[in-house]
Amino acid sequence: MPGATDAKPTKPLKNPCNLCQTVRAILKRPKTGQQLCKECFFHVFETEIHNTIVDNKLFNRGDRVAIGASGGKDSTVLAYVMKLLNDRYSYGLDLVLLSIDEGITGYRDDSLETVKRNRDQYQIPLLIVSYKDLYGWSMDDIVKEIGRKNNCTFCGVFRRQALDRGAIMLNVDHIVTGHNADDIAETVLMNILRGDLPRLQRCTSIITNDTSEDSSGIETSKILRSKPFKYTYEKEIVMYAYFKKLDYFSTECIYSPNAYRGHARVFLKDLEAVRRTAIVDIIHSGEALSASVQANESTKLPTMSNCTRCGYISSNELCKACLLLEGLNKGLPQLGIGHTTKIRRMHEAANLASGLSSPASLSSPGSGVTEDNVKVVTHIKDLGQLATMPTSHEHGESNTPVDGWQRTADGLPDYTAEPRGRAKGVEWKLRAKGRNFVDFCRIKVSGGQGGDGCVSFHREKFVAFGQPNGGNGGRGGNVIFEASSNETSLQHIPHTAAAPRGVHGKGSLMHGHAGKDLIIKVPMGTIIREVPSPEKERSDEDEWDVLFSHKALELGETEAKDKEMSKRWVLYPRLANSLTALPEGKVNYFEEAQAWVAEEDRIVEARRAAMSKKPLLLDVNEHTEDTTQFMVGRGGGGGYGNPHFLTTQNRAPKYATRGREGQTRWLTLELKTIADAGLVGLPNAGKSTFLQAVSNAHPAIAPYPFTTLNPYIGTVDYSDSYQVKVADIPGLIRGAHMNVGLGHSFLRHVERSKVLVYVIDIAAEFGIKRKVKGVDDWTPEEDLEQQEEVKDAASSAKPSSQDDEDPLAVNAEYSQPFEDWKTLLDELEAYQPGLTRRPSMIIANKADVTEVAPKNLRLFQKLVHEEWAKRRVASDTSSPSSSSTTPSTDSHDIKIVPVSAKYKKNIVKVTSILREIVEAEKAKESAAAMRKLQREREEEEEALAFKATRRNIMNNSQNE
Ligand SMILES: Nc1nc2c(ncn2[C@@H]2O[C@H](COP(=O)(O)OP(=O)(O)OP(=O)(O)O)[C@@H](O)[C@H]2O)c(=O)[nH]1
Ligand SMILES: [Mg+2]
Repeated sequence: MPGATDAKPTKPLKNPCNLCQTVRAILKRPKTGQQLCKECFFHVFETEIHNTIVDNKLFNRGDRVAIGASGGKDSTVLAYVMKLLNDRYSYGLDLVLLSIDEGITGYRDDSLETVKRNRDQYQIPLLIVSYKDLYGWSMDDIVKEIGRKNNCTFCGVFRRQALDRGAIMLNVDHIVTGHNADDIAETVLMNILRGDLPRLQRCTSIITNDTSEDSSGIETSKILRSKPFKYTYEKEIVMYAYFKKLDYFSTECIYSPNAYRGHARVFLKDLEAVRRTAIVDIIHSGEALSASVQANESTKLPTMSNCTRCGYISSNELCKACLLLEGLNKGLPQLGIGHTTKIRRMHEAANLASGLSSPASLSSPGSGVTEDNVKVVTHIKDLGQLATMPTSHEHGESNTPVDGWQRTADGLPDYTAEPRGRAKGVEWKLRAKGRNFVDFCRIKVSGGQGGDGCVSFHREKFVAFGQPNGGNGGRGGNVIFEASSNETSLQHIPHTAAAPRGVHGKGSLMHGHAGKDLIIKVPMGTIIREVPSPEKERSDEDEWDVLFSHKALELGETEAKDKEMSKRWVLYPRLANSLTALPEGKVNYFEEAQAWVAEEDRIVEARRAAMSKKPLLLDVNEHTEDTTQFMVGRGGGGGYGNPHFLTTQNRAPKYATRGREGQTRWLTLELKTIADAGLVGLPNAGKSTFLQAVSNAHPAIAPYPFTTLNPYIGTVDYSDSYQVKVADIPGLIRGAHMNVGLGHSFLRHVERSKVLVYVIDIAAEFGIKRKVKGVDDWTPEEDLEQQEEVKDAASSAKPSSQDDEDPLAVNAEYSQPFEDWKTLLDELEAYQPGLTRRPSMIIANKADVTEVAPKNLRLFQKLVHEEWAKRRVASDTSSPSSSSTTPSTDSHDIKIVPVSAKYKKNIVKVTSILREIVEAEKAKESAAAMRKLQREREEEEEALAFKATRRNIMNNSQNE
C-alpha cells in the first residue's frame, strides 16, 4: 500500500486510514464511505480506472487514442490519468488531445486556454476543431439566431460530429471522453423518462462504435468511443483534481443553465443523499434494461446508413447536423427540433418554396452514398454559405383553414366537428384536470443582500494620513407584491423571486444605492400564505460539505477563521497579518468593533425572529385597492464603511462590515376569483353566451362542451353606473368534485361569488347528452343506478301504445333540465357543504327553442320549487346554526327566469333580478360588518372603562 511506509506513529492514530492504517485519513470516499489518506485515495482511484480499462478491453496495444479535452475537471483528470496509466502499465497507446471550440465567448475561449496549458504540462499534442470552421456557425451565432431555447440540441449534435471529424483529421482509432458515473446515471434517467430505448442502450455501453455500411456493404466508420470513467463518481474526480492540484477550468456553460439535464441532476443528488450507491444502482438498472431490450427481438433499432449530403452516419437520409444546418441557413431554426412528421412537413414546405422538385424523404433509409472525409468537411462549409431561401410563409400559401373548422365534402365549415387544434387543446386540458390554469403556485422570495461597506482613506498630496472615508453599502431591494385588477391568473408568478442587492460603498464617502425593489403584480382574490421551507433540512451534515470543509481540505485553523470572518467583514489588505502580529501592549480595536457588531447582529436577529414568529397571511380581496403594495421579502441592511468605527482612540479603522442577507420566505399563492355572481352550469348550457349578452365581455362561444377553459369575468353596467361583476366558470359535470372533467380546481372560483346563478339548458332532452371524450366514460356506480331507476320508472309507466323511444311521453315527471340542476347542486354540496345556501337564481336558457322549452319550463319550475323547499327545510332543521350564519334571501324560494341568451331576450329582467339579489347580499354583508365594528367598539370601551375603574380603586386604596 503506498501510504504504508510513510509514517510510523508513536501513539495510536485518532482517525487512521482504512487501508494503510498508518496515516491519518483526510477524506471519506463518496462511493464507498471508506476513510482514506491522500496516497491510498490516489491508489484506489487510479487502480479502479485501470481495472475498468482492462476488464472491458478498451484498447489494443499501439492504438492511437484521442482524449476529448474541454479543460473541465473530467477531461483534465482523464488526460492526466490516461498518461499516468499508459506509462505505469505500458499500454503502448499514442495519446493526443482533441478539443472542440464551440465559439462561446467568455466560456470556451477561457477553457481552451486551460487545455493548451495541459498540452504543455502533460506533453500530449493537441488539435482544436471549431464549429465556425466546420459549419460556418459558432454557438454565439446560433444563439443569436434561435434564442436560448433548444440551443443545447444544436450544440450536442454538432459536438458529436465535430469530435468524429477531428478524430478523422488526427487519424485516430479511438476517442475517450470524460463522461463520469453521474453523467451516465443522469442520461439513463432521462432516457427512461423519454422511453428512448435505443439511446438507453447506447448510453449504458462503455464502448460504442457507430458503424455503417456503404452501398457495397463495407463498414465506413471504425472510430470507437469509450468512457473510462463510467463507474467513477464525479465527487471523486473533483477530489482527485483538487488533491493533485491539477489545472482545470470550472464554470458552467453560459447557454445551458436551464437544460433538462439539470433537473435530472438535482433529482439524482437527492437520491444520492439518501443512498450512497444510487448512482451505480441506476447505471446497473440501465444496463439490465438495455440487455433485456436487446434480447427482445420485437424492439426494432434504427438501421444506420450514411447522410446523403455529408456522408456522416445517420438513420435517416439527412443526418441531424445537416438538417439543423439547413434550418439555420433557411431561416427555419425549428427544423429538426421536434417530431419527425412535423420536420418532414416543414422540410417539404421549405423545399417547395425553394423550388426543389423532389423533397428528400427523411424517414426512409437513404441510398448510402459515401464521400471522402475531406470532401465532407468542405461540403458542410458550403452548406453554411447557402443563400437564405424564402419560406412557405413568405409565399403566403397555406392549406390550413383560416377559421380552424374542418370542411365538409362541399367545402363548407363542418360545425358538428370541433376544429382539430381545439379538440386537442380540450383533451390536454381534460387530462391536466384544469391544473394548467394557474390559480395556485408556490414562490420563494428573497430580499436583496445589503451592499458592503468600504474601507478607504482620504488621499491627497501633502496630507500624510488621510481620514477614513469609506462609504456605507446600500440596502438590498425588497420583494413587494402589488394588487392589480389587470391580472387574472398566477401564470406570470415565477418560482423564485430575488430582489437585487444593494450597491457597495466606495471611497470619498460615496454610499451605495439601495437595490431596486422587485414588484410582482398579483390578481385581486389572491390569498398569500407563508409556508415552511421545503428545502430539506438534513439531519446529518451534507457529506459533500463535510468533505469540503476546512478539515477535509487541510485548511489551517487561521485560514478557516479568516474565511469565516470575511463573511461579515471587509478587511483592509494585509490587516489580518498585522492583527496576528500585534505588538505587546497595543490594543486590538478590531476586537472591540467585532463585539459591537455582534451585539447589533444579536438585536437584529431577535427582531427578525419576533417578526417571523407568526407566518405571513395576506388576503388581496375586494376591499383591497388597486396598486396596494405588500412587502413580502425585506432587503438586508447595507454594511458600514470604515468611518463608522472611528473612535477617539482608533483614528484609522481598517475594517468595514458586509451587507446583511435579505429575508427569505416561502409563500403559496391561491387565486379565488372574486365576483358578485358566479355562473354555474353544465358544459354547453350557454353561460358564455349569457355573459356576452349581459356584459362587456367577449368569451369564446361554440356548440361543443368545454368551450370555456379558464374562468372569465365580465362586468354588467347599469344605466346609473352601478356594476355587477359576473364570473363565467368552466362547465361542471357529474363527478367534478372528484376531479372529473376539468377538475375541481375551478370549483374554488365559485367559492367567493356572493350570488350563484345556475344556467340551465331548458331545451335539454333526455337521451340527447353532451358527449365528451374522456369524461362520459366515467360512470360511478350510483350514477348508473340513478340512470337505471329513471329508465325503470319510464318503462313501468309506459302505456302500450306509446312510442318506445320517448321517455318524456311515458314519464310526465321526468325533466332533463331538472336533473341537470340537481347535478349542479350535488356537485357544489359535495365540494363544500353549505355552498348551495348562497343566494341564488336560475336562468332557464335557450327558451327560444319553442318546440320543447315551454313544456320543459313548466315541469322544471314545479320540480325546482318542490326540491328547493325540501332542501331548505332539511338543511334548516339539520343545522340551525349554519342557517343563522349564512342566511339566504328567501330560504324557500328561488327565482327562475326564462331567457334566450343567444337572441338577448328577457335580458333586462334577468339583470334587474340579479342586481336586486346582489344589492340585498351586499347590504347584508355591510350590515354584518357594521355590527362587527360596533361590537368591537363596545368591547374596547368596556375594556377602557374596566381599566379606569381599576385605576380609581387602586388610587383610592393608596390614598387611604
Ligand atoms: N338556441 C339557443 N342557443 C344558445 C343559447 N345560448 C347559447 N346557445 C348556444 O349553445 C352553445 C353553447 O354556448 P356557450 O355559451 O359556449 O356554452 P357554455 O355554457 O359557455 O359552454 P362551456 O364553455 O363549454 O361550458 C352555442 O352554440 C350557443 O350558440 C340560446 O339562448 N338559444
Ligand atoms: Mg363557455
